Amino acid sequence: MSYISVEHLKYRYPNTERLALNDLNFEIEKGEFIGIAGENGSGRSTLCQAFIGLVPGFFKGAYGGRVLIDGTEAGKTPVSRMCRKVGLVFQNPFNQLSGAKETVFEEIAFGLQNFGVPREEMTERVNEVLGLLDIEACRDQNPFDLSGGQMQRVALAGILAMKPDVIVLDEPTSQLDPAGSEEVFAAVDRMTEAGITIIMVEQKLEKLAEYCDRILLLHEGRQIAFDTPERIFSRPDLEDYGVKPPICTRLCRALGVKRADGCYPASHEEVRKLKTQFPEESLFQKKCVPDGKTKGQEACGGEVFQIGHLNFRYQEGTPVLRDVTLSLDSRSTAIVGQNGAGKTTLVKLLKGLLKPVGGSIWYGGEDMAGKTVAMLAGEVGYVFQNPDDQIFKYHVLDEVMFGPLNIGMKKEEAERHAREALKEVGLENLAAENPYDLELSERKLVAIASVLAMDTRVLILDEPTIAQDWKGRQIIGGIIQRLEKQGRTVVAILHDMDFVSEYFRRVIVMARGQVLADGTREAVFSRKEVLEKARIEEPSLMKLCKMLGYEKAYFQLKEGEEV
Ligand SMILES: Nc1ncnc2c1ncn2[C@@H]1O[C@H](COP(=O)(O)OP(=O)(O)OP(=O)(O)O)[C@@H](O)[C@H]1O
Repeated sequence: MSYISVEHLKYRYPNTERLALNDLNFEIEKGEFIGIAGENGSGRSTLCQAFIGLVPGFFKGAYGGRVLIDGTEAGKTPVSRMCRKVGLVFQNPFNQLSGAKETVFEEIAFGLQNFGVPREEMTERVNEVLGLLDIEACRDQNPFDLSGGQMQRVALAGILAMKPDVIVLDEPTSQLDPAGSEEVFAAVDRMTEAGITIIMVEQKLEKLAEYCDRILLLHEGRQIAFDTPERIFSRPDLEDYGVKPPICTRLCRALGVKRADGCYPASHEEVRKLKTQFPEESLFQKKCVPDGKTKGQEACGGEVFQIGHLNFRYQEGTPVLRDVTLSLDSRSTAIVGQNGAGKTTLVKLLKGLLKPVGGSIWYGGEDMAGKTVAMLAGEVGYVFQNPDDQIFKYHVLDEVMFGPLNIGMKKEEAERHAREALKEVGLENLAAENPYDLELSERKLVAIASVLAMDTRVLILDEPTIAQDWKGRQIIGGIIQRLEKQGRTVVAILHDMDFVSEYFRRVIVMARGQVLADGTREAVFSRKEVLEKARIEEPSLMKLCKMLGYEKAYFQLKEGEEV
């Protein structure tokens, strides 16, 4: 019998009609690295909860079939016992933190303390994961004073320190800088060598393909396939299930480059092996939007923000922003860079939620020092990194209407704006729902809609693509393009370089509280030393083309029939 076996697993949440999991059947061997792919709502997070028994133990509802882990039946074993065997890293790291501990060190040690691990061993294990996830510097900080990415690392560290036999990770790298994300994949992959089984939900399909043994493809709670990454991503019907193959698979499909078994490559390594099959650059160019001449270096629409010698710190002696000088106009602008670089801090200053310690910020020709958050509310919209920091109403429509009402719109007008915004993010059918009953991806879209409904001149999006599938990313990309066309200013913080290269005209790179680079995607992504310092990477297509020896930089693939 296999180490993990899932037999006829069915599950329905209380007070719902649809099966969230519908007759799943598969087996996993000890030490395998399994990826789970599917669109939002396909059952991925529910399945993660079923491995540890939270489904049905905590959520209740109707449950059938069984999940056996090394002979223990997850659905019938108390979660307190299951968690000795299975560690679950939640989708939203905020939900993972205990709230009972005042330092990062104590937070990571919390689980080990509960297991009664001796003090010396506990300290050793905590130090080990602090190093592994590069958060030693945060050791004495309060977990709730961390940046989003640092918090995600702490949540992950708490589970890795417990060394369970099975680690289930629900989008564990969504808020990590690209280098950090790579480190997490490599670290959990190393754990499989010690016989630890890894099950990971991820939107980064290229990384899944690189590291996973097999991928489980879910759609509407049903199991569509459980197979190797190449076979899954070569399926002609993949997009019918709301999943877009990774860029390297799409590139190979567009150029008709196949492996000996007839599948398209799914990882950069595979592409490298088939390098000789790729066409010359002149032929390849037919498949790509030509490089280079992206309009955008020049400023446009006049200055919106003028930031001069800006300094900020939360605590005496720990500078967070250091002498930042920038101006922002109506070009769509992505701010990228390492976790903890000060990106969120910078945009909170632009929104007026924080006040500079030194230097100045001018908005629309006026010094912001004299403005309150209320005065700026109708001008500058800000979507928080964690939607749960923003949402507070019990109905989606009320939540989205709150902003418009707050800036003085009449009820009918506010409702019209709110419904239009909900339609734009694809949630018009959820207007009467309680936002807390929605998935994280939907809550993020509610938060975006509630700011869109205010029709502000500036829209600041803090990591808008967190938890979004391909469809969600397209919706958000479309909003960015629409606002830019209308001459609005969109500023977004992002860790997804493919999304950045597809939708943003200007890229600002930050590291350690400073701006390292500022320019078009071509200019910024060609500066290797900047990418390294800021722990970011080139967009996938650009990296692939370089590997294939093409001279120019390409950022977008024209898809369709093969060459
Ligand atoms: N409320 C706070 N109190 C003390 N320090 C804080 C607080 N919020 C953030 N910090 C620290 O300020 C630094 C910058 O954090 P910020 O959230 O601006 O980074 P970021 O670039 O947005 O990171 P990420 O990519 O991880 O979201 C980090 O070192 C963080 O630990």
